[in-house]
Amino acid sequence: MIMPNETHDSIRAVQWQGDHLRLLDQRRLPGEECWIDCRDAAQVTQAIRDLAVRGAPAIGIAAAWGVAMAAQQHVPLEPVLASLRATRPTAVNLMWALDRMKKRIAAGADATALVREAQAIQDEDLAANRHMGQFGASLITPGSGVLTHCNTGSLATAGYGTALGVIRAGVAAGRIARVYAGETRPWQQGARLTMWELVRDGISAQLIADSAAAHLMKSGAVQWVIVGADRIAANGDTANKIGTYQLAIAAKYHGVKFMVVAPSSTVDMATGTGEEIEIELRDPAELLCTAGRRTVIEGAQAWNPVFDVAPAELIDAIVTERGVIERPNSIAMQAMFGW
Ligand SMILES: CSC[C@@H](O)[C@H](O)C(=O)COP(=O)(O)O
Repeated sequence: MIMPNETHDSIRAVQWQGDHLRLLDQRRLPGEECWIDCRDAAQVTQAIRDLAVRGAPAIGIAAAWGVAMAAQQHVPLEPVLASLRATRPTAVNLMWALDRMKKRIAAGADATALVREAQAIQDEDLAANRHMGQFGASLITPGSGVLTHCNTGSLATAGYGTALGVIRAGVAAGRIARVYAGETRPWQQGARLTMWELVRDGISAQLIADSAAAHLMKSGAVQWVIVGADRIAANGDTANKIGTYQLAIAAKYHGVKFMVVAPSSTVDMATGTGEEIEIELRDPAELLCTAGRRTVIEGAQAWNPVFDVAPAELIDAIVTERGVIERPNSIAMQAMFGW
């Protein structure tokens, strides 16, 4: 049985400093722990676009702080909202947080009130993660092995994490006996960030190449695949980091259960199905280069979609802070998230 040490969840990658935003630069991990001080909304916008801060809830929180900072600096807010919104298209937490700030602005909120709103968005995310940890862990039979994908921990959220929060809670409760993390090509959030968080927590885990996942499932070592989400459509279809779809297919084939863990800010009831979710395409250089060095022959091209959609029929459970939806579909989603 793996035993965690006492240092769970000590990372806070998005930190408001009263007049500016401090971000742990995730591009430099695990080699270096560097902090970026964003002193205006344009710097926050750039940090989101360039993946210095990443993960669906974390980018929503950072964007909210960008708006609050602009208000403190008496900057016109409409262009700030628009440029933050245009940074990344798939994770709906970004639009959700900006819409929440916009509503407060429309209601006449001043800079102090907008700072309070951004703080509330951050605090609520942390609280949601702790609830999801308990809900998700309760689904796991003691002695199970789990496989996760991408990074969904403290770095990607206000703290504790979504899928990684369930793993933290499941390990602490003695339910999880084995943890595996896929490396998550091309950016390697699993290898560089998830393993960093797990090692810091003293949770023993094994990294696998993304291409080893089906073989791992066949071995019987994992009973659950546990992932986060960037957008959950009204029928339960879930957009998440590229590679999630093939994990869901392989899990179904091998009788391994598939859990999606995300706060309700990731649920987009205005988007009917996964077909309507815009998938972010990023620079082919992320595939053609490794650590800034070209590793593929000059002249070669690449296609680099960074999210995909796992259809609801391949998902056994969607866990949010409101509770668990087993075998998600439109009716169950409407009952929990309809308005
Ligand atoms: C906790 S956010 C959901 C994650 O699984 C996820 O896909 C993610 O970290 C987002 O990817 P990224 O492109 O690094 O911002």
